[in-house]
Order: sequence, then C-alpha cells, then structure tokens
Amino acid sequence: MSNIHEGNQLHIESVSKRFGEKDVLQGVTLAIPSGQFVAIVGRSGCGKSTLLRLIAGLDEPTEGKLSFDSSDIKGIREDTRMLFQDARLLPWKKAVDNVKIGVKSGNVDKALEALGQVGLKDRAQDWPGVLSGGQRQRIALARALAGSPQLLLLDEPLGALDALTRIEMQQLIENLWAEQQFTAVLVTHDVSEAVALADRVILIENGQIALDILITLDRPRERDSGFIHFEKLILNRILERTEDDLSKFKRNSYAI
Ligand SMILES: Nc1ncnc2c1ncn2[C@@H]1O[C@H](COP(=O)(O)OP(=O)(O)OP(=O)(O)O)[C@@H](O)[C@H]1O
Repeated sequence: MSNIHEGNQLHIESVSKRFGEKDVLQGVTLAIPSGQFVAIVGRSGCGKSTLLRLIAGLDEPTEGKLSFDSSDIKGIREDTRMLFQDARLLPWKKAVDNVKIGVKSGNVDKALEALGQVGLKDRAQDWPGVLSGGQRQRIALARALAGSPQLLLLDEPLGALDALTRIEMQQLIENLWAEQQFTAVLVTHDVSEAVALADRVILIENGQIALDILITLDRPRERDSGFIHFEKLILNRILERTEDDLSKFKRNSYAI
C-alpha cells in the first residue's frame, strides 16, 4: 500500500542553514513526492528539527529554497500542519474547541468528525487538564487533521508517550495517513518507529543527507526479519560513526 501519487511535491533545493558561526544544514537537496511518508533520523543536534521548521515555513534558509505544490515556502501555509512533542492545547478551551481551532470554517461538526477519527468523540466536552498525555496528543492530531492538510509535519510527536500508547499512536497515524493521503514528514530518534511508519528514511549527519533509503515492506508492518534488516541497516550506519569517534578518542588519549 502506498499513497504516492502525482501532484504536490515538496522540493528542498540546496538548502543551507547557519546559526551564527554554526553550519547546521549544508546544501540539502530532497524531492518528496505527494503522499509519501518520510522519516528523518539522526543524532541529537544534527539538524532534524531545523529542517522541519524550514519546511513548515517557521524559519528561512540561509541559502537555497523550498517549495510545495509548485509555490515557494515563505512563512506558514494553510495546507501545512505541524505536531510537536507536547500537544500545545489551550487549557482554557474544551477538547472540541481546541480541535475547532484547526477547522478553517470553525464548523463544530467538522471538529467532532476529526475527534471521531482519533477515537475521542466522547471526550469532546472535557478540558485538556483531565486528559492523559496520549489523549492530549490525539486531540492535537485531530486539530491538525481537521484542517485537511496536504502536508503534515511531525516533530517527535510520540517522544513523551509510554511504549504501548506510542505503538497505538503510530497505528493511528499510519491509518489516517493511508485514508487521507497527505504527505508526512516525521522527525524521530527512534529508528524502529521510522521503519514502522515511513516509505522512506533519511539520515542526516553533519548537516547533510548521509542515507536515503526506501522501506520496501508491505503494510501494516510486522516486526519480522525484513523489518529488522532495515532497522539494522540504518542503525549500523549511525553507529559506524560512533565507533570511528571512539577510536579517534582513544588515539587522542594515547597521544596525551
Ligand atoms: N534558533 C537557533 N539559534 C541558534 N542555534 C540553533 C537554533 N536552532 C537550532 N540551533 C542549533 O542547531 C543545531 C541543530 O538543532 P536541531 O534542533 O535542528 O537538532 P535536532 O537534530 O533536531 O536535535 P534533537 O534530536 O536533539 O532534537 C543545534 O546545535 C542547535 O543548538
């Protein structure tokens, strides 16, 4: 099963981002077809969130350009929604009213429909404060999807959830992506999560794309030998560098 179809492509062309003296991204070029589910992985601080913020239009590249659906990304777009690690619900608004924020027309039925899609229609009148972390994150997902986005950006949205809730959320996100056919870009530390969800995994290292692989596994994905093959492939690529660094560190220690 794949959502990939002709249409709104996300283009990232020779994008660099510098903060002061620090080159965080260096000449990143990437074309993401409409409907593809892409996961971005890499060590802490490698620039994953920076890239996602550029795609979201929350920041501008130092060099290069980004476009979606043939128009340049300059600022926040109506067709793009983002989920963060924390749900960012307004505590003074009930669940349904938080979701309504995401509905262009402000239509309450559309908000209730989105709540139904995440299995929380019966909690519509609850305040965020009485919901669990997983439920709050589902409300945030409903708010994002209530706007029928073409592009959904996910910045480690499941990072704070317990293991079981995390797996349930992964399945929910995968099902909604399959139904609604938006393009998804997920930043995650969890290689297993990347292999479970993505059509394609991008590894960022030293501000550049170090690996770009298609996960050619059927969906829904079982944690079988094929799954482990991809998981190992990506992890080994990340760990090679750790071993390199370690041997350099040892050599330096001897020199001292
Ligand atoms: N607004 C900013 N000003 C200065 N430096 C920044 C800014 N945003 C990010 N950085 C720096 O850019 C680098 C990459 O940050 P980024 O958050 O993109 O990494 P990341 O791969 O998402 O990390 P993590 O996995 O830990 O969330 C870091 O060194 C960070 O300190």
